[in-house]
Amino acid sequence: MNLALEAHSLGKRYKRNWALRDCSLQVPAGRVAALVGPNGAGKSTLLNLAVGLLRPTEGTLHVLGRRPDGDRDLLDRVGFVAQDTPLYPDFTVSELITMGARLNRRWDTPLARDRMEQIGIPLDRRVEGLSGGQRAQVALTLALAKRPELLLLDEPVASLDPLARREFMQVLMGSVADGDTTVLLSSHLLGDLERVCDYLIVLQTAHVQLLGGVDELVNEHKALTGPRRQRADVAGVAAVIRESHTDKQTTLLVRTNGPILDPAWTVHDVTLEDLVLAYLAYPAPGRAVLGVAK
Ligand SMILES: Nc1ncnc2c1ncn2[C@@H]1O[C@H](COP(=O)(O)OP(=O)(O)OP(=O)(O)O)[C@@H](O)[C@H]1O
Repeated sequence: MNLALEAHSLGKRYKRNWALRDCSLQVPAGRVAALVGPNGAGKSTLLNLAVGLLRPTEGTLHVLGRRPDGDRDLLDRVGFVAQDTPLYPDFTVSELITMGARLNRRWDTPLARDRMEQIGIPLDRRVEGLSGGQRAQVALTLALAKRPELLLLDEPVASLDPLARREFMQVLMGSVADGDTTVLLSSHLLGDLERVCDYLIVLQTAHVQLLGGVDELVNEHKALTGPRRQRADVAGVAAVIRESHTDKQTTLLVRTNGPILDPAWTVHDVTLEDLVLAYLAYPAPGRAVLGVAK
């Protein structure tokens, strides 16, 4: 499999605190991958490691088959928008586009100019005169104009209004539709991710909690409802990820390893959001909770 990003036992420590630990993951080329996790889980750390802004404390990381630290050829092929979308405040939008053209080998000036016009950002406006959302749009446009093989976006739509978010996600989908671009984007907006992402990485307290293709993961997990149960094994259930009870009823979100045929349980499909929320509440990574709890 062609991998855009591959980490083995990757770790990053700040003084005594591990921001990322024992992190092994792959992002296959051509995927649009969601990087999800609570505040402080290590998402920005992973993205900053991927562009060489941070060095690993332990383990290895390969981006487009190469180690990111200081590799300028590699950086030419990677687009990155950091969480705070840093841009030179004194530059006009037009000057930023010109700078992009001078600094990048594969630069698409018409794309940048057309997109600015489409979203109503004047080319002669200085960055310092733009709103937070407009700055985010400019940063995203510059990243797209780079025509990168790998696009890394750290919470790209957090400051956009709902319409702008939807439009940006559509543009993102359009620009990766040829399958030549891999996208890894972190976000807390699960509804947006569900529409565009086909690969999922859930980080929780510096560790990888869940990883895989969205369709496979969604198919593999089910919600079960049935009469309130004592702890018992259910054929077809590999792990219970989340459980809740009322006086009469038990609801489970489970990882399956076969069909669930027990007529005591009603089986429902889950959404990406159900899955992410269940795994974020799941115990520490690797500690599978098997069987049906009381
Ligand atoms: N420069 C730093 N010095 C010390 N600790 C840091 C530094 N940067 C991040 N951390 C710590 O590393 C951990 C991971 O932070 P990171 O920014 O990667 O999380 P995140 O998942 O991106 O969070 P958020 O969703 O809030 O943006 C946190 O505990 C954070 O406090």
